[in-house]
Amino acid sequence: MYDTLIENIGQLILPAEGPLKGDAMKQLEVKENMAIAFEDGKVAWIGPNEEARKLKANERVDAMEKTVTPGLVDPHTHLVFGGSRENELALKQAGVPYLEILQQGGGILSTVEATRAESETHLYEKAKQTLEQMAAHGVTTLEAKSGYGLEREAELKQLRVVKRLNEESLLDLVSTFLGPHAIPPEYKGNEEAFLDDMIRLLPEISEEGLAEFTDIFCETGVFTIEQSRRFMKASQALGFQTKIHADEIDPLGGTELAVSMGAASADHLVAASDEGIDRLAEGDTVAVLLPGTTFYLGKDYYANARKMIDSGAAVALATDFNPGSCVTYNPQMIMSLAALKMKMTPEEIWNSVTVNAAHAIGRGDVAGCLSVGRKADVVLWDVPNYKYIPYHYAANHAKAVWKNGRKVWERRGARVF
Ligand SMILES: O=C(O)CC1=NCN=C1
Ligand SMILES: [Zn+2]
Repeated sequence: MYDTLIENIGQLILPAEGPLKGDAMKQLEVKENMAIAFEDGKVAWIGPNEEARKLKANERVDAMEKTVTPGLVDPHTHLVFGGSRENELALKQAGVPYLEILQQGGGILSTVEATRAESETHLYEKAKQTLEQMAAHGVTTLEAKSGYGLEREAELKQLRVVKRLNEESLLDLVSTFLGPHAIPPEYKGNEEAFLDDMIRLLPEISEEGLAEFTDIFCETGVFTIEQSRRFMKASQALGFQTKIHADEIDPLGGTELAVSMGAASADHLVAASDEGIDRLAEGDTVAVLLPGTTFYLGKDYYANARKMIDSGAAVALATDFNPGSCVTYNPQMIMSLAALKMKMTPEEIWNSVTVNAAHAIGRGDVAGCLSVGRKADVVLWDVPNYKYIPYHYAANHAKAVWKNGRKVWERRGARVF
């Protein structure tokens, strides 16, 4: 007797084990007229729909010929923060560059002020509501960064919120320490001393189990290549895996640095050089692309996903959900931007929001794929096929979402008739 049986599935999407690089990203197993069963939180059976009729289950779900996929993985979010930055929209509309807003003490630094002032409980309650929205959009595993504290207590506060959310919610969260996210006003002109202070936090963060990854914003006016290298080396020496916000706005060469350091991922890469893209193909660093940020900042040049995939890199997609440069937690919108602005195919897109996204946060063995024995992290979409979501943008197509076999979201129809 299975716990749950989803039958009459029009298309069941089964990404291959990854990480998928280059041409392998073009492959996507799509099985028609299928069924899938869960037991004790795991996938227990996958088979043709006509065989499902003979099976017994406590809960039978009629997929009504719609599409079923693995739960989405969001490998790059700034989930925990205080305040909001809608007041910056007018500056952006007036064409004030992102880095200029930051230099003026706004941007990240205004979120830092709000986050330092917010209690851990309020940060938790706010992030909890966001988590519920993410699940409602099909996300079952996600990464969550600190980076709005820029000093010991506030950084630990954010990381403790992520740890508590991971322990208390049904979703799986992966924690990243992004202490070097910006230079706080009190360290202006004294970046090296600030970086020393952030490095000094690493042993405590490791001992308290507050993060698996570290991350640094390698960008003009923030941290240089050499400072990023120093921080990544110190992180790896203490057993952290590393990530880097690289080549988001200026081509500093963060992509090349990420590959040379064996980083788990290099994120943004809008300004990645041809050399950097070639290096991605050689290494295991996953290129995490964030087209929502490019869209939101009003840029007309997106990361060159086509060249990255065609050169043999492993590409993943993420929302970059944050209060200033990408205020969305809807990965489905990111899938549409990947299609419309980066010319990624539906097969590449689905691999980028499942298996490759899972590998970018060290969860390739437990998230992003569906097979017997794996977690029953599953989404039933109200769409006829896997190509439909990138095509129909800005909506939420999730009809039901299961995490470890437990239903965490079910869309109730509107009452307009
Ligand atoms: O602006 C923010 O709050 C998030 C961000 N960090 C680096 N790029 C964007
Ligand atoms: Zn980011």
